[in-house]
Amino acid sequence: MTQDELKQAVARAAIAYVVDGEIIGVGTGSTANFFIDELATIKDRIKGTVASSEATAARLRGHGIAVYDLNDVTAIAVYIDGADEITASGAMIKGGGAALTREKIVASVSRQFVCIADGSKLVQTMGAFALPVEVLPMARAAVMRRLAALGGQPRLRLKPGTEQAFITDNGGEIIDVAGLSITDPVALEQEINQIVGVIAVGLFAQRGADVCLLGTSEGVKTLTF
Ligand SMILES: O=C[C@H](O)[C@H](O)[C@H](O)COP(=O)(O)O
Repeated sequence: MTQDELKQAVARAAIAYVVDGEIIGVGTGSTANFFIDELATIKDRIKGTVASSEATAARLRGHGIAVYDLNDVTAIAVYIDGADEITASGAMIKGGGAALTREKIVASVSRQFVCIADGSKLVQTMGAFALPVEVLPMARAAVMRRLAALGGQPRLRLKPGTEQAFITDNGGEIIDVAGLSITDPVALEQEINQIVGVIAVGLFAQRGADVCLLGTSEGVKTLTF
């Protein structure tokens, strides 16, 4: 199976976690896009969605699926999203698609977090994927010095094909930190959260996944945490 076929398989399997009549939190990225396309086939069963990015909101609306502002919603039954890396205990690196802050917010108010990922995302120790950190632009250099002091190699994410900083949906910039071996994800998440100027770090460990649907050549494996 190709990686896209594995992503499609987990996206389809995630439909079983959608709660009828409820609001569904929807993630961002290529795997989440497959999920959105699957969700469209049962859109009449749900009340609507909360999106974790402008791109996701546009794709949902393109399918005629209602998208609510988080401020108008009191509960989200389940949040379904991909990951860049996930461990056997459900901690994740996210933010390869720059949506980490809104993803974290929507996940934090959701009753259940279902991660959908192809098998290549399961790792023993996170950090081979550079850790995304969203920052306020004026704090960029100061935060980069602090991240370097933690042992990483921070690099400002650029708009593809340019020398200009990539700007997120929130007006922030992304620093990708390579070279970290993340042995204590909860402690590192707390430490980076405390750096002034950081909007959010793409470590989802304090609130990790509850379930991971992992696409493998033997089928979709369900990991629960
Ligand atoms: O900001 C993006 C998100 O955290 C994505 O969920 C993550 O990057 C995984 O994306 P993909 O499903 O495209 O591998």
